[in-house]
Amino acid sequence: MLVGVPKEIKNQESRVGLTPASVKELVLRGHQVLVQKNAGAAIGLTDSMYEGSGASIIDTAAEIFARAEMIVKVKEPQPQECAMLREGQILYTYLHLAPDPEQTRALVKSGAVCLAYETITGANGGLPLLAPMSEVAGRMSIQAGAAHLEKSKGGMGLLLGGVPGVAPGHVAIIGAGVVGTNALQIAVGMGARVTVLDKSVDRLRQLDLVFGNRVSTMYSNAHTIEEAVLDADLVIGGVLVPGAAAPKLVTRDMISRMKKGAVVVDVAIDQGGCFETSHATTHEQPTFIVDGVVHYCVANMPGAVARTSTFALNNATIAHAVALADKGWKRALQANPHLKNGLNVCQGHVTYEAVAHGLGYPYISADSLLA
Ligand SMILES: NC(=O)C1=CN([C@@H]2O[C@H](COP(=O)(O)OP(=O)(O)OC[C@H]3O[C@@H](n4cnc5c(N)ncnc54)[C@H](O)[C@@H]3O)[C@@H](O)[C@H]2O)C=CC1
Ligand SMILES: CC(=O)C(=O)O
Ligand SMILES: [Mg+2]
Repeated sequence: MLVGVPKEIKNQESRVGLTPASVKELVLRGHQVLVQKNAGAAIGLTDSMYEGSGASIIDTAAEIFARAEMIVKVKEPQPQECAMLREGQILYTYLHLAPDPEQTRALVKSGAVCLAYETITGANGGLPLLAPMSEVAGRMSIQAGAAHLEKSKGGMGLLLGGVPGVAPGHVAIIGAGVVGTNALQIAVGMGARVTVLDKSVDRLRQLDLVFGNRVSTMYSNAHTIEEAVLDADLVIGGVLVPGAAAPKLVTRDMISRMKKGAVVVDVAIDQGGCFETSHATTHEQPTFIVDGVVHYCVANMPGAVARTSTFALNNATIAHAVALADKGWKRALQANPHLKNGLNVCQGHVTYEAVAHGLGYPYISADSLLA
């Protein structure tokens, strides 16, 4: 198969869809890979490294989109990229369609076969192609939160871990999945007081076993969320209902009653966000203030540590990329129900139920297109 890797064009996004090592995996199996000039240069993955792995370097994204049978990316295609997709072409990347009607419309119109990393499931449960970036974003969320508690960044002027004789800050983490657990690890490591909330008591039970009395676990409902948020100096939003828009768990009213100079980090912003006051921001301008509360809502947090993130992402994406290239999309999806769960839009149809229902499209099952 002819596989194409364009350079990412989202704001401050230096990750790249395939590393030179991943290119080599495909080339060794007889596939051809086109990589856009300087696609990995910002993170030290030079064109000559890609050539050494057997890729051809191509000047423009337009040529890659025109020639490749499968496009491998990181972030959701931007409008000019959607316009270059064509009927039957495979797009393998993060999509986050539920909060994004414009992108969904463009992908439906393209006729392309669009697989979303974030809805591909794993044999042992979970979302293994989302997990590595959730690990990165969860860890970063505490770094970002701690930095924005500083006075110069709009925060209340609080050192998260405190010092001897002065109490540490209180971090409330909503959602105890991959983001939440990684945030928890760093917050505990920094010496903060931590409360974690989830709807899954099993998940809270596991965390209680690991972290013991270094964290407080709470069953998540409107009452406990309000209690935790109003007492917190830093709130991390890390909830997910797979494929669907995030539930708005923290209301505008709660935000207005939080401590002035507190910080919220809405990691779930790529699915629309779980704070009513959130809107997506960029690494260039990561925050805004509502009612004295600093909001950090960057939708591609791992892009800031693009080198670590690219390698971590490739570890999770390469096996399915190889299967898609070896077998073509129909046979690859027929052979693997977990990969099939990644199909969000296909040949003009919305094939992911939560996206179809959320955005008002008829839902067409992947199976009906694979028959
Ligand atoms: N902004 C960014 O750069 C990034 C954003 N993300 C996003 O972070 C979000 C979380 O991802 P993961 O941790 O991997 O998901 P996950 O599936 O591992 O965890 C989500 C957790 O939310 C819990 N949850 C669902 N509804 C809840 C409620 N009402 N109250 C409390 N908890 C609830 C679930 O029980 C689950 O434990 C996703 O939207 C993901 O796309 C991930 C990576 C980067
Ligand atoms: C998951 C995601 O949105 C990201 O890595 O940017
Ligand atoms: Mg988007």
